[in-house]
Amino acid sequence: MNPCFQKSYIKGLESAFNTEIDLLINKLAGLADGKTQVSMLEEFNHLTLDVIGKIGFGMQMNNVENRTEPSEYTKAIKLALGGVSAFVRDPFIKFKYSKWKYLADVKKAMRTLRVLSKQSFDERKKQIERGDYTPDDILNFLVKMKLENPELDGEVILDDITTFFLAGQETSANLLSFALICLWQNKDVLERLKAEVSDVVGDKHYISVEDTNKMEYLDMVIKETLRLYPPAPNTFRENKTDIEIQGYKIPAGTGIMISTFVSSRLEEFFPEPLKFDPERFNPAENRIPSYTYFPFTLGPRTCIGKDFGVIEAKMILSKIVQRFNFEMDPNQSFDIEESATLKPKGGAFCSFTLCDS
Ligand code: HEM
Repeated sequence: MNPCFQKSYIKGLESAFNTEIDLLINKLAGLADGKTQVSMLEEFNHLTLDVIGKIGFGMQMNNVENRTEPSEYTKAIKLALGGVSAFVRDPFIKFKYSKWKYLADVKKAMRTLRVLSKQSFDERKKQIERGDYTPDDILNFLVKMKLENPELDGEVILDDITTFFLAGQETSANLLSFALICLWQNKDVLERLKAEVSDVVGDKHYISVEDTNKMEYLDMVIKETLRLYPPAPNTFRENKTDIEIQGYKIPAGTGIMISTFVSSRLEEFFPEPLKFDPERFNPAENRIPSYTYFPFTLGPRTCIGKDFGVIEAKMILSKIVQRFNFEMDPNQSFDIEESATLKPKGGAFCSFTLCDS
């Protein structure tokens, strides 16, 4: 799948990114009366689902524009992600009678995701076989792979499609919500970011991948947000051979949880670890010790959508600070909620005004 996720390929998608993101920007402009409280966690969830649906799979989901109620797909993704978390936390869950109804709902959600994924897959297959024009997206790649290798297991491919939705939507929405909170709590950082965005793009509404590459401070802000609030805080590995770490013997075949959340808050590597300080990631200083910070993990199973997610977040955040001033609802909780991913507990409620009003 790597070709679909290379920066050069993502660059070709920048116009589609702009179109989808502008739907949210226009919606916020309509609500920018300085009073209306908007749950940005919810809005970012809608947007990132629309983006991965449209850009990855050619599905027009219209969550940002039309929904008062979450779509069937959105609800199913939420339940499925909750199910992942429930299974990880409680290995005995399936033996608990009180959880059976919930587990049945999670299974139903997984079936819904697979049915919808299969519909998209079959539709695209027909289009390719007829020789119709089809976008060069993730779905095209998967369908062509199956057509060229009929022996591949179609069920696994459906799992892959579902994985992309689960892995690529909420993580990005949570990152963006935490970033807004951090910016609001650190007005000096926000001002510096606004100045950078203004220098690079001025009033231009179309933001290119190249523009985001020029925004060095934005990159530092995103990295620092991911340090304090990694949406995917833990990952698991199994060691193939016996190992010993600082006197602890870990036999082969042990399930090991590795946490970027813990590691990135250790004082020995990150002085004043709870301080939001994008300067830590100033490329001129190179202050981050290797293997202490890994919000996308490291190695061959690192997040395949890392560039996709970061470019998406940069475009969305730069468009928001370019167009709006915002205030967060100070009465909401700024705690972290952990349910498979880390997200802001209070939903990141904000009110907006237009910058030029
Ligand atoms: C801020 C956004 C994101 C964060 C923080 C994030 C983080 C992660 C992490 C920590 C993993 C686990 C890797 C491991 O187990 O070592 C992962 C895996 C994965 N991510 Fe992301 N991700 C993000 C966005 C995305 C996006 C936008 C996509 C797709 C468009 C995506 C697709 C995937 C897939 C398919 C995997 C599984 C890779 C594998 O098992 O080989 N992610 N992600």
